[in-house]
Amino acid sequence: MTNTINDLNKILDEADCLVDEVKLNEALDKMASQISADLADKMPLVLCVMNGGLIPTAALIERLHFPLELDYIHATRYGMETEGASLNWLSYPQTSLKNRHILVIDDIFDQGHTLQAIVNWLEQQGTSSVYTATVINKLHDRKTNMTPDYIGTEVADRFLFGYGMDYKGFFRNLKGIYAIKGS
Ligand SMILES: O=P(O)(O)OC[C@H]1O[C@H](OP(=O)(O)OP(=O)(O)O)[C@H](O)[C@@H]1O
Ligand SMILES: Nc1nc2[nH]cnc2c(=O)[nH]1
Repeated sequence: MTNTINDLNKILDEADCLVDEVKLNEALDKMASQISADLADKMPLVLCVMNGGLIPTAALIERLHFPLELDYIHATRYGMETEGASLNWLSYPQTSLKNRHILVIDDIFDQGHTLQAIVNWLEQQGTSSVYTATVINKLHDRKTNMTPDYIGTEVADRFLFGYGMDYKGFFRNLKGIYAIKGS
């Protein structure tokens, strides 16, 4: 069903803001200093996981004051749905990955299948090391067997949107993290 602007405005009006812009910026500053401590001398290749990783990647790399390269990977589980199935690989990085230190940035670590599959693939490409960063870790016990190296903040097990995450394709541009009413 197509959403009207009124439907979308109602979703946002009724949503709970779980992490505001101030708290997000604090979390991003902390992540950036941890990443800098580990990667400042490694000329890393930063890989943005599209689409959700777009805003977190921009926010993090502007806080990293050392030489890095930027590329992206597009792998998606959820499409326009709110429940995920298998991973679709839509685009691979064009930069050579061999002997590179990689930093993968995404918006959310939910069950972890997306990041786990990306890390598994990167490790088969002759990379020197693979680090992972997500702004949000959703709290529940349905995780894969990995944890991101850098996590911004932990959030309750609800359907989230904002700061890269979408509700039916919308709201990725919001400067906070919101949860849908009743989720
Ligand atoms: O930890 P998981 O349970 O695997 O979920 C996390 C993934 O889900 C979202 O992507 P989605 O597939 O919805 O695509 P999008 O980035 O285009 O929104 C999000 O950006 C992560 O990549
Ligand atoms: N928009 C959105 N995408 C997700 N991908 C995995 N979990 C979520 C979520 O809570 N919200």
